[in-house]
Amino acid sequence: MSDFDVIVIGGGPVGENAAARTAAGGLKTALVEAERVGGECSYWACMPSKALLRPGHALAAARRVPGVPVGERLDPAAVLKRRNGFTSDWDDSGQVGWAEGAGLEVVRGRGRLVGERQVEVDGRVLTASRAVVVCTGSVPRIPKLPGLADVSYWTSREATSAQEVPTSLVVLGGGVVGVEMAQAWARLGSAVTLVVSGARPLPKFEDFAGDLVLDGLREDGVTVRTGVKATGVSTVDGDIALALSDGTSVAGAHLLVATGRQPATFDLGVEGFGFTAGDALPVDDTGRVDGVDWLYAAGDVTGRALLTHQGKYAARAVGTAIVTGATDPEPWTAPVATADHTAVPQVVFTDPEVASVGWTEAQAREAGLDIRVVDLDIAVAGSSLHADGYRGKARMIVDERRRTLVGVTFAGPDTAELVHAATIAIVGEVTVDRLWHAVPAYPTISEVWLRLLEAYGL
Ligand SMILES: Cc1cc2nc3c(=O)[nH]c(=O)nc-3n(C[C@H](O)[C@H](O)[C@H](O)COP(=O)(O)OP(=O)(O)OC[C@H]3O[C@@H](n4cnc5c(N)ncnc54)[C@H](O)[C@@H]3O)c2cc1C
Ligand SMILES: NC(=O)c1ccc[n+]([C@@H]2O[C@H](COP(=O)([O-])OP(=O)(O)OC[C@H]3O[C@@H](n4cnc5c(N)ncnc54)[C@H](O)[C@@H]3O)[C@@H](O)[C@H]2O)c1
Repeated sequence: MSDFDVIVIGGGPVGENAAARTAAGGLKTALVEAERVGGECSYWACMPSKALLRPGHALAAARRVPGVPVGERLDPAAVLKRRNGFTSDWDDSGQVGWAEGAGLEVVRGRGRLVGERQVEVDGRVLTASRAVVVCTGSVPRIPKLPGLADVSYWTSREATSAQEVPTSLVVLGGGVVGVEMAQAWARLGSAVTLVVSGARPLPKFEDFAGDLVLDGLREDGVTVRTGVKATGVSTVDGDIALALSDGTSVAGAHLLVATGRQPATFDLGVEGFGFTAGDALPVDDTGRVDGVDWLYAAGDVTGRALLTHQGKYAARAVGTAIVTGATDPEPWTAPVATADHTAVPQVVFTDPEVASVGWTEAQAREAGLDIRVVDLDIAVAGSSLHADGYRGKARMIVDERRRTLVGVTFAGPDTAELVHAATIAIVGEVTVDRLWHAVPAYPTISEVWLRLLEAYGL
């Protein structure tokens, strides 16, 4: 007799969703969590980072509209207090209560795969009759830099949970974590230097988006060093100094290493099933791990899309696949995460925001599609009403054969909410000819859709 039908290892947003889905399907489900139920996202990633960014954006937005009385600067104590509220002061009892209310048995401890359908948690072996689901997330990827191990550097955990504004901060890495945290702390009063190896930050996005974010960071007083690599780390007069490939160096009271993340498959027993610790678990679109019919995985640990919403989508597919026993379902059905391949939305919550879905121009060309790229400044009545001097850009990529969209990027203040329309257009495979009839309300920033279609030639 097994202890459970389903054991989920990792109680982040993805594990919570997979477990809630199997429990709702009538399966006895355990949720094994080593630290806090709610995972990285709730305590050291999405929630606290956005709570740190939002007040600075509100202040900047108010400054762009004459007649709104605004103060000179943010009140850091109030901002940090509000951020602490969003993490429940790093107390997960609320989320444990939610999990128990959803019918889950929360098991505290580190889970490890020790045999077929067997998970050891702190010396106790639990068995699952149906499936084990790995949702252990990811951990920071730390580069091998001489001297780095000898200093007390920050990762995203310290950058999102610090209780004081650092006097100065060096940020290594111009990905999403790097730009968001550079701007958040700069707007809270820190002297921030961002070190980026390419010509601009956000290399995974369209170039114009990285350029606009670069301008935004510089306007906030962030020193951005582009085109340089870090070569070593040392301590100078109590500060941490980063030596750079052009022979110069930068220093700050703290160093944030934001150079990417890697799947949390260490000390998990994956080697016993033919996988390598530190590598992603390879899964099919139902989340089933390659070659192991009772083992599933979802979220960051699969390396598919390191985003909370996409991980939760995969978790809903996994949960449905386990409950229904679907093994080879059709694409675009509930047990399949089909959208992972073509329609992943993401928002970079800087000011200006970057909101994108689907493929970049480079990705679409690499896929061999016959595409047409439509570029526009966001300059409609809605944007000029929204803010004086509004600056933004939009790109729409059309698959010329099917006359459907395969990628859209918006960059500009408050463009985040525009992206879901683009996601629906891509997932729904709506042709540009039909999209023409989706009339944007006047005067909203969404009117840029009309201008994009006109520029396409409709
Ligand atoms: C600074 C930052 C900001 C971000 N902002 C956003 C954002 O705004 N929007 C967005 O979509 N994404 C954002 N992300 C990405 C997002 O945080 C991740 O995609 C998301 O947390 C992945 O969820 P997950 O459940 O797969 O993993 P996690 O949230 O990492 O949760 C995994 C859980 O598994 C537990 N665990 C690990 N190993 C074991 C084990 N052996 N036994 C038991 N438990 C274990 C961990 O303790 C953890 O609680 C951000 C990331 C960072 C770093
Ligand atoms: N708003 C959001 O949705 C949000 C926010 C934060 C993080 N995330 C997700 O979390 C994941 C991790 O974010 P991240 O910013 O850590 O990773 P990332 O992969 O987005 O960026 C890491 C950056 O570091 C650079 N880099 C790598 N090694 C380097 C080195 N030795 N020196 C200098 N630069 C180096 C890379 O070129 C890259 O630009 C991302 O996939 C992202 O999607 C999402």
